[in-house]
Amino acid sequence: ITAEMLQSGEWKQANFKKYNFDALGIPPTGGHLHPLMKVREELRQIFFEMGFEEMPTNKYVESSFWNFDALFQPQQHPARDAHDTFFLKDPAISTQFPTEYLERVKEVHTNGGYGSIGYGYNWKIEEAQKLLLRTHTTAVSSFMLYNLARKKEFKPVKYFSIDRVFRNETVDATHLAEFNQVEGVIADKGLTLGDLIGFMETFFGKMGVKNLRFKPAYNPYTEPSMEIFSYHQGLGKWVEIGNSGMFRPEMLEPMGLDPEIRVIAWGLSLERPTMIKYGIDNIRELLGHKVNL
Ligand SMILES: COC[C@@H]1[C@H](c2ccc(C#Cc3ccccc3)cc2)[C@@H]2CN(C(=O)Nc3ccc(OC4CC4)cc3)C[C@@H](O)[C@@H](O)CN12
Repeated sequence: ITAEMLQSGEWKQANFKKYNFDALGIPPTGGHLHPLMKVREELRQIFFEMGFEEMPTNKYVESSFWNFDALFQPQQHPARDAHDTFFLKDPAISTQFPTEYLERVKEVHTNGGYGSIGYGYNWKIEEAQKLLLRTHTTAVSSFMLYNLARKKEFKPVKYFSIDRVFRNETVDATHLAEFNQVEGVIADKGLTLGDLIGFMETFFGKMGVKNLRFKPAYNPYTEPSMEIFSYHQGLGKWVEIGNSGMFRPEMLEPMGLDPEIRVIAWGLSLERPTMIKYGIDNIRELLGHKVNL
């Protein structure tokens, strides 16, 4: 039957075969996991088989206190500016913080302590109270380490998280205002930078990423810090695959952790490995259907 037949009325003379109501429909294509979720599952399995416990990251809104101050990130640091961070309007602040711990954080920023000279600026609680969309999952790591310090007996821990973080970035082909951060944290007595390097070899080795190179870097909350690189055969170039370091005493000791306890940590994104693995060159393809305008 055609549109012409309908228009001309010719369809009335035509004879059609009986409609076969038993005909099977076209089988619908099955659903499929989103590439990011596939890579997230792979990474979760790697962490689980290495004895890591998943951190509770189901809270996108954080206070500046846990996202920055607890990490010894100074209040005038550019990353804390509204052009890099999404601050909330309503509610704008939180006022629930552990009082003694907050005082020790204020002290270490202002006057130092634990062998540090601090930053020597006038730390303001109003700055720490500001609510924001977490800029890194390290905000959750700091909360977990604070809780670890309050346990009666210290035992070594291995925590990980894979979840969304938000940065007020200019959006382009490889950057969005949010991404999924992957973070690993290991706390134990006597850990060294060598342990961190060795662990990176094993962890990334399980992702099929070999012969790593480490480059000195800076993070406000880790000293020393290292960017991690690997030579990617496919792309024929060195690819930055993550960042890492040892959390500073100015972050750990105000929490009440014993000075012998060392915490090594590292992070990467979910988007980068997924884009490389699935040959996606525009990050927008990862987020919903491409709108062909
Ligand atoms: C605003 O950008 C941040 C994001 C994201 C990132 C960077 C740092 C951390 C961190 C951390 C950290 C450090 C110390 C202590 C605790 C956490 C987390 C995510 C990736 C981190 N990066 C990144 O994922 N690169 C990457 C990772 C895996 C990979 O696998 C492929 C199969 C071979 C390929 C590439 C490095 C770069 O892509 C970088 O340009 C972009 N980075």
